Amino acid sequence: MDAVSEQMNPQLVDALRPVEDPELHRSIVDLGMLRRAELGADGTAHILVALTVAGCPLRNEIQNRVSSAATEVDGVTDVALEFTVMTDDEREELRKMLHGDAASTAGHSHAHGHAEGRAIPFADPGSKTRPLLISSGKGGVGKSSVTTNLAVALAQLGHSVGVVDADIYGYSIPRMLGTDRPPTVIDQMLVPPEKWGVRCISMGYFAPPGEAVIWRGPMLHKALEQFLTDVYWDEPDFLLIDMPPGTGDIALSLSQYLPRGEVYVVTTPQPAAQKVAAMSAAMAKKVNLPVMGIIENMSWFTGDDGKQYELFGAGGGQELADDLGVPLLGQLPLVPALREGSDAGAPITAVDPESEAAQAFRTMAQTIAVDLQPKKRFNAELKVL
Ligand SMILES: Nc1ncnc2c1ncn2[C@@H]1O[C@H](COP(=O)(O)OP(=O)(O)OP(=O)(O)O)[C@@H](O)[C@H]1O
Repeated sequence: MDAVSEQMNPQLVDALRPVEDPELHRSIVDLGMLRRAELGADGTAHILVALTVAGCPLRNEIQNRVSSAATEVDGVTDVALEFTVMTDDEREELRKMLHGDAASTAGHSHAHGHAEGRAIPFADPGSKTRPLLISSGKGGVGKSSVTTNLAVALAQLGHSVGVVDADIYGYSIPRMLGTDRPPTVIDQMLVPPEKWGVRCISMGYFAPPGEAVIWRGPMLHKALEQFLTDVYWDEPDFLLIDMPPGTGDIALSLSQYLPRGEVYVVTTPQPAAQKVAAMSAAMAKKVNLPVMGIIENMSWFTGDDGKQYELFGAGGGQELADDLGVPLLGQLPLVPALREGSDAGAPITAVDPESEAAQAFRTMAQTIAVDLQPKKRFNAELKVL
């Protein structure tokens, strides 16, 4: 879908080709967004860009990117940039180009497909995405904070990262990440908002503000399935799932949708919490997903005197890890800045990368990305000749 016509100024088009749509991460030329690029005799570049949707929240960003790229071209003294909006047909074309046709993937791949929709891409054995299911036995242990900061830490290591906020009873990821803007909808394809290099989709975007939503079982499963199929994730390296607290049948659905999922259990250090967390590990086992590691949160508080106070006891994370025969990936301190950052949409990993907590998140991200990388399966039929 390259809408570059012959009347376009080739130098301008070349200069604008590297300009990417900030949400779709593709060249605006390849996306068919560049509609006119002419250079007037007076040195004015006349540019027309078609936005994907009316009221595009990133219009200013696109304007800045296009203007500064056009200004670089020899002979351009001024840029006259205008916007139009794609038609429904053009949006449909764009969606097909980026996301394929639902009918073409429904129900006939190894992936979990269903009659009327598209197959879940992450269930495909060829998918490069590692789904990381972040779970905890009960609420309030910091599961969402860990999901958010771990996602940012993975992005800082250069990985492409998405987060699915499946914690329908306490969807907090948009607030913690600072992605309050709802997804852009292009012909029923949801383009997730992005911040700190992390894309995010949440039940929170679809719940009326201030109203508690009662999610009935089937609705919940449908919503979750749509988060995996109708969202333009663009094959991220990691897809983190903030699981609802407790055990429950969401885990069962997710294990079907994400058969290659890896479970990471967040716990606090006291033995009672560890018992509850062990239940979520038992659930993972029941649905055949491997627990890959334990993350201990709120392990200690460092006082003004420099001493570490173990407010919630000690050793719970290590004990659980030993019981399950998996590594304790890290221990996170209790720090007010972590909570403040979460409340303000400024994750500590992003805004204070040298802090003790941020460093711990970075180490965990590295361990997950490198040491816990799934091993390539040995195929006995392959022989080296
Ligand atoms: N290490 C920490 N230091 C300070 N505050 C923390 C820490 N971890 C989490 N918190 C705070 O504790 C509260 C609960 O954390 P969070 O929402 O991440 O937990 P959760 O397990 O996801 O809970 P829920 O399931 O209820 O959403 C939040 O206010 C968060 O900012």
